[in-house]
Amino acid sequence: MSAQSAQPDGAAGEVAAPYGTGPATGAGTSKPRKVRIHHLRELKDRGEPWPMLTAYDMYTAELFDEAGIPVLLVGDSAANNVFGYDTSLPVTVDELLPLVRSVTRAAKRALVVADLPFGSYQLSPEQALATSVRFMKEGRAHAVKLEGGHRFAPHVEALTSAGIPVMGHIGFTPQSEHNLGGYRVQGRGEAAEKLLADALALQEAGAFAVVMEMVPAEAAKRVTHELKIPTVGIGAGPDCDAQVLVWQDMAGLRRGKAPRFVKRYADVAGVLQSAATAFAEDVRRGEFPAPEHAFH
Ligand SMILES: Nc1nc(=O)c2c([nH]1)NC[C@@H]1CN(c3ccc(C(=O)N[C@@H](CCC(=O)O)C(=O)O)cc3)CN21
Ligand SMILES: CC(C)C(=O)C(=O)O
Ligand SMILES: [Mg+2]
Repeated sequence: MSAQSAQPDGAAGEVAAPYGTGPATGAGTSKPRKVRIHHLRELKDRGEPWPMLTAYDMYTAELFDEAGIPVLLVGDSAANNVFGYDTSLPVTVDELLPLVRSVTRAAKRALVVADLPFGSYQLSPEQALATSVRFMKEGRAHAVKLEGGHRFAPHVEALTSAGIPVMGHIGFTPQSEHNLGGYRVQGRGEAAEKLLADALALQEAGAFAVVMEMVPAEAAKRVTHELKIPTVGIGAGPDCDAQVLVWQDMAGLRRGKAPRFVKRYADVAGVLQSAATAFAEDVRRGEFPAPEHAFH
């Protein structure tokens, strides 16, 4: 994954083309080439793994976009990582919509996926469509994501028929944590067959990709092999077509014990903590503001 990380801007000011789908936007124009769902399928066919990160605001969206992350997910995990709820269940469409809007405003190339929150799509395909239309229209999302397997095939079909690209999500689905008995690996043993059947049903219904969360690497490998559409793993081993992490886990903003599937690439918590501490000390010592920070 790291081997193919893209440099956003070449010396010529041209946007690099990490998705390898023909020439980048011609020299002379600075309009970035947008990631499309067929690019992701092409990466799968070429065996090139691609990264996905969550983003919930403008600055992170801009930075991750420039870092060459082709897909940004405005996760319902904003519940935990923005709003401070203890599970992802309480977050609402009205809370998530402004986050989606700020991410789509800031990302120039990335495909932005809006995660449908608990209760906003399960009732019926009609409800799923009404909610997704809000994320597309008001949030300017490019796609939506929902949790669940074959039982949600009608929902996925309703959305794709309406022109809305859908990403599925199977394995451990946090919105069902009370039903699944907590944060537990799914798809062990017999359940591997159900995982595959769910993935195939989502593909058949028109999903353009499927997230697999906390499933055995062997099961994820098999599903990835059987599907034509890309699989996106989180705690699903190295053989998925793509890998996703929550950005505060990836960058070390969230403290405390991280799930096993997390790799921490920075200590953002430490950086912010020491910046705030240094600022506080400066103010208390009367060293900020200095003459150059004041107007006369
Ligand atoms: N910051 C953050 N990262 C996530 O990956 C994430 C969220 N929030 N919020 C929504 C869901 C919840 N997820 C979670 C949360 C916790 C574990 C966890 O504690 N896993 C442990 C126990 C696994 C086990 O017992 O089998 C682990 O070590 O992986 C896993 C997934 C994934 N999502
Ligand atoms: C972890 C990813 C896949 C997610 O659904 C979220 O962040 O809400
Ligand atoms: Mg989610």
